[in-house]
Amino acid sequence: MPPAIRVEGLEKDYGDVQALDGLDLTVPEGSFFGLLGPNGAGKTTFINVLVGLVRKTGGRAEVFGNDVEEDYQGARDAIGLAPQEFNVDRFFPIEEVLHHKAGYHGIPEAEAEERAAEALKRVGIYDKRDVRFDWLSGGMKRRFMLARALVTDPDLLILDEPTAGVDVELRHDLWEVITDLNDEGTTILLTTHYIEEAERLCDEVAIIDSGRKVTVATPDELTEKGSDTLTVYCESAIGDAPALDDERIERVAVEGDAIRVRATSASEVVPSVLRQLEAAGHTPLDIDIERTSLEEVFVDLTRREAGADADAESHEAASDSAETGDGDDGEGAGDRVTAEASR
Ligand SMILES: Nc1ncnc2c1ncn2[C@@H]1O[C@H](COP(=O)(O)OP(=O)(O)OP(=O)(O)O)[C@@H](O)[C@H]1O
Repeated sequence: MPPAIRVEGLEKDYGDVQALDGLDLTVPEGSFFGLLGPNGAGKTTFINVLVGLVRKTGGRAEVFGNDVEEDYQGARDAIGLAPQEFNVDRFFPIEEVLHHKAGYHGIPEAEAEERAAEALKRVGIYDKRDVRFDWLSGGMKRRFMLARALVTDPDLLILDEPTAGVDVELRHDLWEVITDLNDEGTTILLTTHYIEEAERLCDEVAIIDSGRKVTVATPDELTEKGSDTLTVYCESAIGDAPALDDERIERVAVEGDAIRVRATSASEVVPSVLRQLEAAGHTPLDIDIERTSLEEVFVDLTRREAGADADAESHEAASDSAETGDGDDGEGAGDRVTAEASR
């Protein structure tokens, strides 16, 4: 079985704007795959190429082995899309909108009715089936967008910020529905700005920026790329920051009786830090370790990409890191500064 999505060297330019710039990405069948990137990174353009709303200007794009242009119908029939925008026919009862959608995909009428009812039940708005889209509340509109994506029983469900602006309860409800779908075998491609959403739901996350892939990893692997902060509380004020000798330590700062140590894996440096503090005459009383969040790593990685691209920005990042990254050895210093700034 080919992967759910395979794109190679994918390009899309809108005049001078290079929205996709040689994107390579593979989404395995059955995965719950997150697509993260700052505004304008090219996420929506990528999705629009897959569903045939936008014509690529270069490269290849396949959905379950169907070329999105040469085998358009095969690719499109495999995808259920819940877009960011509410692009819904507002004048019909929502159940009818679903019948029409199923009809476009060649699903016979009786089956379309069954599927529409099933999709509305699944997202919890079956009792609203006779209501026009316009008359639904904002949360119900979001539920409906998911129902509409599901009515063709897609193998690949693409969700473009499905929980943007919804309350916590609805967000959790939607998470449950899409997690169940994934457990039943549906491949999910999710774009989101909520890092917590990606962390909770996704098996793998791709970070893209300026139309290119920055990295693909599991959420755990990504958070491991960041550095943690170990805080050691001592019996009395520490004075000047002691020189701690350990190559895993990136930075040391002192605040009263607390010493904060930034390290690639803070839990591993605890024994060495405590030993050195005691040797320097301090009495450690308590410790605390704060792990890097996926959000910090995300900001870090995308800024690094932006810094490499834009001359002006790269100068700024370099001067930032020179100012605040004392003790750093050059490479990645600016990244750590960025991660800290995002806290
Ligand atoms: N129809 C269009 N015409 C011209 N430029 C466009 C068009 N659509 C998108 N762009 C540009 O292409 C780039 C990528 O946009 P895209 O909407 O794909 O990013 P995104 O990652 O989905 O952003 P967001 O998170 O804000 O939705 C941006 O610079 C955007 O301004």
